[in-house]
Amino acid sequence: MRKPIIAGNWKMHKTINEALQFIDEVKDKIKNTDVEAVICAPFTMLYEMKKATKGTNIKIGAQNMHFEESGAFTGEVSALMLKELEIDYVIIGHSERRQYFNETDETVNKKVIKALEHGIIPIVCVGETLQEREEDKTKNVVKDQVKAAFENVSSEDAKKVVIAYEPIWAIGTGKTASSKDANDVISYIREVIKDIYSEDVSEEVRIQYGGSVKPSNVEEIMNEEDIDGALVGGASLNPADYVELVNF
Ligand SMILES: O=C(CO)COP(=O)(O)O
Repeated sequence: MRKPIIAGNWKMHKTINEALQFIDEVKDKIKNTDVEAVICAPFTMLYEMKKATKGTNIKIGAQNMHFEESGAFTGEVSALMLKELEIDYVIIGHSERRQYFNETDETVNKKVIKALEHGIIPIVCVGETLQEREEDKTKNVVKDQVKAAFENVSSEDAKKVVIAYEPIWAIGTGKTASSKDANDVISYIREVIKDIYSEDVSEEVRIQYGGSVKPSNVEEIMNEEDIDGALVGGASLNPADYVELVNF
């Protein structure tokens, strides 16, 4: 059985004080959930958030990292630095990073390998643009992204990876893929993984849906057979909504 995983992606929002207040507000309200509850926050607040979530069931993730161990990469943060903070997850290849920060399938793959090397679970984002969807290219696009992400990743490591299928046209737009459409693409992603490894691996990899997930649609999405979780932007910033999402 794959454990459901609901992760907030705070993007470039909140100060340390706001983050600590958020944790204070949600921690007791989600303590009985069977869902893995994650918050992926900006680098500056990770240390304080790790301290504040000690003894709770909230896991903390970063939103990016560099693929090199260390070096002359001004402004970057390494996997080792995240590991030092005991960070559990790291989002890799979010579409905003692919669009604005030159993230490519190749850098995504290098980051996935480096994160796994340090015991941090990558949440790998894939998804098509509106144009690609309209041209019926969705499956080809996600297939290429998934295959590239898993290149040179052992089957043992592959089982730990989380994939987030986030159609770009559904991010922050209020538009969601229908839960059936999302499940269709996600079950296809599982087939792609099965092709790379064996059935065994594809049955263990957790695959989330992302794109305008909110308390009112999370249950329908989570009821789909192949969808194991959600990666949530906007709605995860609000403590009451986050609690509802995790307790869907
Ligand atoms: O990009 C997303 C999560 O990574 C989705 O963002 P929204 O939930 O705001 O659409």
